[in-house]
Amino acid sequence: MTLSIDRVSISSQKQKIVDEVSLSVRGGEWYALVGQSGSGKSLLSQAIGQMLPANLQAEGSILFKEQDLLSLSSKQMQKIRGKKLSYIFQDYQGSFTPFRTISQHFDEYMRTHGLSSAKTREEKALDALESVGLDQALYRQYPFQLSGGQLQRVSIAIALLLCPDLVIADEVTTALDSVSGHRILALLAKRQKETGCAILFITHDWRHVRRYANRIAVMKAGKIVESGGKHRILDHPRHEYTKQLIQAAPTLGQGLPLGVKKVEKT
Ligand SMILES: Nc1ncnc2c1ncn2[C@@H]1O[C@H](COP(=O)(O)OP(=O)(O)OP(=O)(O)O)[C@@H](O)[C@H]1O
Repeated sequence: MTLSIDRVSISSQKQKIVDEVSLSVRGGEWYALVGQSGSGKSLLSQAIGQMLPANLQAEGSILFKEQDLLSLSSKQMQKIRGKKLSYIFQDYQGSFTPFRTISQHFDEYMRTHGLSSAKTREEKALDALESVGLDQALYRQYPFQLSGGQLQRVSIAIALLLCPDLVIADEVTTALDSVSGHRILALLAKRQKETGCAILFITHDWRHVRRYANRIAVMKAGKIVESGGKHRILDHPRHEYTKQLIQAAPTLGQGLPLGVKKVEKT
């Protein structure tokens, strides 16, 4: 097992936001976490890398390759984050510093993780750009010179650069148009095959779940209401909330969200 989350709760001073959630991600699988907005998916994923906002506390256990991440110091966690466990975010713009070139982003990432030879760092970065279908000419450019899709490709290249065991992908297609979004996921799937990493994939889009996930967990109001293999969940959902979500996905279920009337074509 790559990741075992066991009875993890996340709370602020005022309230419990994530309530005793358990799930496990196996080596090399694509695990989708779906559910209503505000159900706690992003916070749960942030807790894995000790990236929660300072006002929130996590308790329970998060075993990653047999190490309890919640018990690590921030220095120990820094060594794991980026190297064995990496993130790709929806807000790819925010992942880049505007006045640093793409090469400087790659370079800093690798220096942080101890690759001391400048030549090796450059070779690795250029290979990584190629692996995500980008022209090596982009290496010397600034983030603003790249399109959203290109930047998200660079994010994937960086996230997978050091062959992590787990990649956490949080709504990575939301800021892209639908064609670019599909291309990005096809690319992520290709890179997953090549590197063998597991992916924890947070999404609202059931089309992506159907196409890529192996297993699914459905979250509602801070709890997992149902989890299981993709086909079991999609074809035989047990929980009323899962049924509603699938029904509400126009390309998967038969109809529109409950209470939404069909518009007749004129
Ligand atoms: N720093 C914080 N302090 C207090 N509450 C917070 C904080 N950050 C997020 N929340 C609340 O926690 C809840 C869960 O947020 P989270 O971002 O994990 O939801 P989500 O399921 O990822 O939603 P979405 O699908 O819209 O991204 C939300 O109600 C959010 O407002």
